[in-house]
Amino acid sequence: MVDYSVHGQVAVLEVNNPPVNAFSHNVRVGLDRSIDKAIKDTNVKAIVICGKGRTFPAGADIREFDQPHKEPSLTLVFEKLEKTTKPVVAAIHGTCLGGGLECALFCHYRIAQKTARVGFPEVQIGILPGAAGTQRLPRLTGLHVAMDMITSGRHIFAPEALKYGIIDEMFTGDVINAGIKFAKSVMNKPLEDRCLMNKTVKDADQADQIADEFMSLVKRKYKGFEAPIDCVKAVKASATLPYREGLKMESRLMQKLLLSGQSAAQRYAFFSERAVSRWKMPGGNFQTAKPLPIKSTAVIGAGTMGTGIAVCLLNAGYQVYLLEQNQKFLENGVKTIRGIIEGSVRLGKTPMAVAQKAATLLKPTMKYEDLADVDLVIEAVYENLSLKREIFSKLDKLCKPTTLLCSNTSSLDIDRIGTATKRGDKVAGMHFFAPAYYMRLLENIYSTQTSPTTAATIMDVGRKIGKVSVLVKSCQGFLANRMRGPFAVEAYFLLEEGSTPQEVDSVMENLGMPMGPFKTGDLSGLDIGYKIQTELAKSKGVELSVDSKFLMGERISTLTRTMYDNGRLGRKTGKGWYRYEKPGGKLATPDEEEILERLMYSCINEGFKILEEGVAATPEDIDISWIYGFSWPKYLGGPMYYANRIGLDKIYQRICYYHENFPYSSHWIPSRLLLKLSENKVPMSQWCSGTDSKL
Ligand SMILES: CCCCCCCC/C=C\C/C=C/C(=O)SCCNC(=O)CCNC(=O)[C@H](O)C(C)(C)COP(=O)(O)OP(=O)(O)OC[C@H]1O[C@@H](n2cnc3c(N)ncnc32)[C@H](O)[C@@H]1OP(=O)(O)O
Repeated sequence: MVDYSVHGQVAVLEVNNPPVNAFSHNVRVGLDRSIDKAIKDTNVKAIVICGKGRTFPAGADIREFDQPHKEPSLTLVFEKLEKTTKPVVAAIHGTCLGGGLECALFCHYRIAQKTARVGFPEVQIGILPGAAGTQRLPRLTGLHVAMDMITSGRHIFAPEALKYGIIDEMFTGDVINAGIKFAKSVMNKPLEDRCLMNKTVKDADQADQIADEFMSLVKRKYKGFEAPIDCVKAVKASATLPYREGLKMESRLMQKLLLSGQSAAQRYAFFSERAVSRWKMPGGNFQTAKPLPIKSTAVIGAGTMGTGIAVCLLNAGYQVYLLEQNQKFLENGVKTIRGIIEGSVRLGKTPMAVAQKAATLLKPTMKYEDLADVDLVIEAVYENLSLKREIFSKLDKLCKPTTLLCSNTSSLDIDRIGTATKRGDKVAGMHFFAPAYYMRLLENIYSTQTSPTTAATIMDVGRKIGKVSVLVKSCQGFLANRMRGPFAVEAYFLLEEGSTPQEVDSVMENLGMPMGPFKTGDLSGLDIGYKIQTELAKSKGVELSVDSKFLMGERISTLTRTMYDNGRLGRKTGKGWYRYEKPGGKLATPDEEEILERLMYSCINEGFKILEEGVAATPEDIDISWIYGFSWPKYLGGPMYYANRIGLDKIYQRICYYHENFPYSSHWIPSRLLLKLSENKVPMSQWCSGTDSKL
């Protein structure tokens, strides 16, 4: 777990625990023994700590947080480093994160490869840097930088770390050689001044002011999350309390956070995000299918979605043909793309070099023939099946035989789009969420004809453009919108029964969603729901009228049509739900519990049906889709995780209750899978893909 070698007078301790050299129990034991050995060896005059393979240790082993803690603790091991009279050098490459950075902060010196990243991402899994990180980083950087890094969890590259004094030097080339060379250069220098516990925090006199500033920032920016608040408290203690007292405070807050439900949910989300990349579908999976190489791409449609998708592809270095049918739309699209990329450069989110390259990769065109040789086409025109089939048929005839043809449709059947071509195996859905350049979720959809190679390729493209991708089977609405359907419909019904948009929104916002369904509707545009409803009716051969309350025996809301007819389309027309006059309802206003249950339990029920039908392979696919597609708060772990927390039997009973009361809404027909799991009291660890997180 720790490889020990001596090079002249320098002992090298190389942590060897692939893939990320996490400090699991065995590593702590190994490091502890290696430190003792190096200290005892009178020939050794200096010590280098580094990581084998791709990285310096990337932190404590998160999987161990659910198990009883085993000694030695990280702090106990690290303290030996600071106490020794031999200089200790952390030679950093890859990602030096969390407990890894804490280890480096106990060393007397830190050097890093130029491309290395350092950071304290603990806040993202609902805890804080609990091996003295909150007390030691401020002693190096001052409170302001430490507060920023610890409350945001952001990683910084070596040049920025050098600027803040977190590292002493940057190097290029081999880690061990650089570590030994540096260790030799500091071999006989005094060490007192290199021990962080002896230092004071330079801006300690501004502790109150800085802590207040960050407290109000984190309360606003990370509303509902507990860890950022405790991070501020712990970092402030580095300036207001003696070192040992600060450590005690850090430890108390850490224990509290570790035991909180939020941290367990955030750790579940961490592993789920990785689990969804291990996709499977009939005939193949992430291990058996290999992605095809994709270099050039095309996006059809330069509207909001098309331009957003083009930005994602351009930023990742793909050539993009942007196709529109008329010159004005095309010019507007190009202007929008430039605007988004320039804005991102101004905010420091996109490096100038990437933006400059993107400009050369964009090829606006009005000719379909220009798309003949591209490797991947993503169609992003409006939701109309005949139009999409027409486009796919045209593309099929003119594109080279290997070109993959994908649709950004949010609801239309991929099988019916695929049958417009003679290459159904190369047709799939790539459903982006608005704004496409910002939202992290990419919902990839396979039809009955899509090949595993096509699925592997679009999952790979998703990864390369920085999305969290899930793979699901085609069905009405796919995973995300199908599950969101009952949520939206119930919200409308609640209004018809006397609730206000503000009441419904505030219940969901209190749960932790950044916006309730009506504010979200105003943002996305209320015409979308109307068009989906009309298309659905059309596909069933039904003409809806202004007061249609049923579609094929299923209750529908008249409000969708009312809003549309009145031009209340949301933010884009300046009026939507938030300038809507409350219709005079006769029913009593439902209480908050009913709002929450009707919105959440209806879509949780749909989630179980999605699992039952194999549309999504695992609950993690569903939870990750909600986290990254609908900004579901990570600290609740996703709706399926949330359901498990509440208890499947309670959820099942309430679903039965609503089914009895609302027999015309098929989304209340209880899922058979939910019944089976709740009846048999099956723990979630047995119906998820198997994160080790406590479930
Ligand atoms: C009462 C109990 C008392 C307990 C006392 C505990 C005291 C704790 C003391 C100290 C606090 C210190 C806390 C920490 O250090 S928390 C961990 C901080 N570090 C992180 O959060 C880093 C998380 N990892 C990442 O961000 C990335 O993995 C990466 C940037 C390091 C590498 O990214 P990439 O190359 O994209 O690889 P993957 O993300 O796919 O990861 C590969 C593989 O490795 C698993 N993994 C990654 N990090 C960890 C980890 N820290 N612990 C365990 N496993 C980790 C990851 O899950 C992947 O595996 P897979 O899920 O099987 O695919």
